[in-house]
Amino acid sequence: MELSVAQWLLVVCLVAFPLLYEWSVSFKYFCKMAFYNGWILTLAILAIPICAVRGRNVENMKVLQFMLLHIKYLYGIKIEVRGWENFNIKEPYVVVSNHQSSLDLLGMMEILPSRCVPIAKRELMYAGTAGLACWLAGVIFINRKKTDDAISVMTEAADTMLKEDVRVWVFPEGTRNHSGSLLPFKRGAFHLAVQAQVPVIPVVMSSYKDFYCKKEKKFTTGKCTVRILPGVHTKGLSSDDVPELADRVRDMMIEAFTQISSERPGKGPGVMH
Ligand SMILES: CCCCCCCCCCCCCCCC(=O)SCCNC(=O)CCNC(=O)[C@H](O)C(C)(C)COP(=O)(O)OP(=O)(O)OC[C@H]1O[C@@H](n2cnc3c(N)ncnc32)[C@H](O)[C@@H]1OP(=O)(O)O
Ligand SMILES: CCCCCCCC/C=C\CCCCCCCC(=O)OC[C@@H](O)COP(=O)(O)O
Repeated sequence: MELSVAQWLLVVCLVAFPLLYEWSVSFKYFCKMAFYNGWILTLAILAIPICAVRGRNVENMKVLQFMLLHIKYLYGIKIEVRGWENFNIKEPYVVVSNHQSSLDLLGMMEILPSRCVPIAKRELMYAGTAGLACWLAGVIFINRKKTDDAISVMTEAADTMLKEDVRVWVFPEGTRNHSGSLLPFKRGAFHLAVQAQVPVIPVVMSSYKDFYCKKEKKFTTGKCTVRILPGVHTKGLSSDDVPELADRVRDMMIEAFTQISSERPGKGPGVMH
């Protein structure tokens, strides 16, 4: 049987792809990241009609959570959660967590409390199907380049939290950070908690450096510990107390990050890129 050029090309690709995938760490990294983004965009196509039935509604966050929970199995990432009891608060609260990479979505979905929406950069709204799914789930979008606009969106969020019994999840570093520690915190999350007079609950995800490193283009299977810390109360605090509150929470989170990232001998938080 004669093979056409196209068939030969197909055979070469089918042989070359798995070989490259196994031999080249960076090829594997690119494939895994491309699949991660592509799979989320595809899942969003399924999520959109389900969410659209309810319209823009924070309850739709459950749909996204349910659809994303299996991804950790696809990637062989074990997630251990500690401190569940700290989420046992009926009133609304502000969750603040460290932000290493878009993989944080996995840890977030593992523990996302009910009626809890993340604050995200406005650019995510334009990320195709994922952006639309986020909008339908009530994700709060802010324009980081326009501080005044971002502040007014967050002030409105303080009102919504109380009126509609909504929790908010903020990445107070304001951007992804692979440095092996935590960046200085933006103050918005803490103003939000003080304005609404609700607790701040810090969540810390351990360093991914054992299994994921953007600079080295490494992405293997691995384990991540997520720790939910005790809530920090804000009753009676005013905006003058925000800098101290933000510093105190950041110190707690750095301590927890260092501890959970260095639990196995010889595995300190190190520097991740
Ligand atoms: C199945 C399908 C699935 C599909 C797919 C699903 C995915 C479903 C999950 C999505 C998950 C997304 C995850 C995204 C993750 C990110 O997008 S991270 C990026 C966005 N997040 C953030 O930026 C964090 C929040 N940012 C802030 O809080 C910042 O403070 C602000 C509000 C943007 C302002 O930024 P800034 O001007 O750079 O910084 P900052 O120094 O904090 O503030 C300036 C001044 O304003 C004051 N200020 C700040 N906020 C306030 C306030 N609210 N009131 C009064 N004063 C304030 C500050 O105190 C400061 O004044 P001083 O203290 O210096 O006098
Ligand atoms: C037709 C348009 C196609 C657009 C394709 C866009 C591909 C995006 C695909 C899937 C979206 C996955 C959603 C992951 C959510 C994680 C959010 C995230 O990690 O955002 C980064 C942000 O925190 C900080 O950004 P910077 O570090 O400041 O930068």
